[in-house]
Amino acid sequence: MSSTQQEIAELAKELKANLKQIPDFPSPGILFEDFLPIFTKPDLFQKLVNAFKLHVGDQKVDYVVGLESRGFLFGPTLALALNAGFVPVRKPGKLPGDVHQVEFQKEYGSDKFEMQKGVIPEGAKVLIVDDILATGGSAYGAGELVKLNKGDIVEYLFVLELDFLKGRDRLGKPVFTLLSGQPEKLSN
Ligand SMILES: O=P(O)(O)OC[C@H]1O[C@H](OP(=O)(O)OP(=O)(O)O)[C@H](O)[C@@H]1O
Ligand SMILES: Nc1ncnc2[nH]cnc12
Ligand SMILES: [Mg+2]
Repeated sequence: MSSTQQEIAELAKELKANLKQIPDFPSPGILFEDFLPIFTKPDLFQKLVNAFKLHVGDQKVDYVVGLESRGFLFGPTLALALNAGFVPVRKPGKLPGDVHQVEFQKEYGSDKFEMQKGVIPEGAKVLIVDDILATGGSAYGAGELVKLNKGDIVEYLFVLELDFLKGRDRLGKPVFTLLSGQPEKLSN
């Protein structure tokens, strides 16, 4: 393990200790991973951003794309730390002007996301960030929007991953998860 990886692992350990798990929210059988406690303490929020920044290292990043809603909680701060722009992916009907829209499949049913047309210059290097990678539907949708704007996806970054849903298999680009997630579905 490199010294950078070791530093990230130490930050991750402290951050992980501050997560909360809520069983059966929002529905039975779901173990909800609440990462909001990280934002209640500035030193933890700073560590979250530092850990991602260390991981990104000297890779060129022009834009951080964050997914509504929870990807908005740290996406802009990470963008600032990387001296990159921030671009939101929003739920339908929220963005003014011409938009690209995609429909994508989640665990149960489909959903839609939008991004403003032309907001990312062709060939720009893009990081896509969100709190959780579950089925990968949301991240896949965001990736399609970046491609419609002809951006170049460098990597997907998440705080947590629900490994058993294998969302990363849908993304076709490198995926980094800061904190280890749930290896198995909650059984009850
Ligand atoms: O990998 P997936 O199966 O797509 O699931 C992950 C997404 O689900 C949650 O968002 P949610 O749509 O619940 O809304 P929120 O961010 O507005 O709370 C989470 O914040 C991720 O964005
Ligand atoms: N288990 C979970 N906890 C928090 N957010 C989620 N989004 C999808 N699955 C989730
Ligand atoms: Mg979300």
